[in-house]
Amino acid sequence: MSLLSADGLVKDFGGLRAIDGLSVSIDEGELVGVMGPNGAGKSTFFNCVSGVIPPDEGTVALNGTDVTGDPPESLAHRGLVRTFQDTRELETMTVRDNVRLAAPDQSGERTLPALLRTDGMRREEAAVRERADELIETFELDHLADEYSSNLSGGQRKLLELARTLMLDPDVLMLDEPFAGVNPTLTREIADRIRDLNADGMTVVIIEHELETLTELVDRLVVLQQGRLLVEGDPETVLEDERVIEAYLGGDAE
Ligand SMILES: Nc1ncnc2c1ncn2[C@@H]1O[C@H](COP(=O)(O)OP(=O)(O)OP(=O)(O)O)[C@@H](O)[C@H]1O
Repeated sequence: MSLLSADGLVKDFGGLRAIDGLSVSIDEGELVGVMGPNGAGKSTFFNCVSGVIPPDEGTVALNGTDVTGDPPESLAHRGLVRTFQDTRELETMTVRDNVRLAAPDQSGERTLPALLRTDGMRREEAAVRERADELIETFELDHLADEYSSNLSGGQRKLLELARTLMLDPDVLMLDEPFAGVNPTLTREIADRIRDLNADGMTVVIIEHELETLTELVDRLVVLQQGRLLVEGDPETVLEDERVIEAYLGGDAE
């Protein structure tokens, strides 16, 4: 049984059909790349699967449960989280606070005055601090932990976004253009971290325009065109497929 499956998804924006009967299935532990020319429907597919927008037709199942149209917070509880093309960290906070704050809030008790906190709450807060520090170290952001996020480069923000996402301890991680605007050194670093997460058992789905990095990284490529599945398979075969070459030459791919 697949871990994540989208079946017959359709999404219209006014008269435009952004997703047109798209079915994609992802197995546990897979590292899958989603590619396609501009406007092919990649982000809309991610948005429908991750609950950002509901599909007009079709279903999304996670671990065999129908989660179609469920909001992102509910999907995060079930183990599916995604990042966005534009990073969402709070610029007026330090890197460390940004990572800590990404932890799922346990019934809002963090807003209670210190004297009212129970031992359990204190332990939980300590665990959040520890996990945040671990992730900051793993992502080699330690030297920037007390910097405001606004001082980070584009690539460092992507690393911060990944660290924040991992505070939610996902089983399925959906990454929307994790290498966009990132220099080659940080691109390699982010790719290595993604590889490590997948080696530890996390299922990862990545939209990316930077095809060289993507094809080196993933086990399987899914190519979309005009809201439909064009081709899927192992990266080498897919990239040599005439239909894919034509889609990219015909479209205005980056
Ligand atoms: N909120 C929206 N309202 C109207 N049209 C939209 C909306 N979101 C996407 N579209 C349109 O749907 C189509 C698919 O867009 P989508 O962003 O999913 O493609 P994409 O493959 O992610 O493209 P890109 O590579 O440029 O990010 C495009 O024609 C786009 O203009």
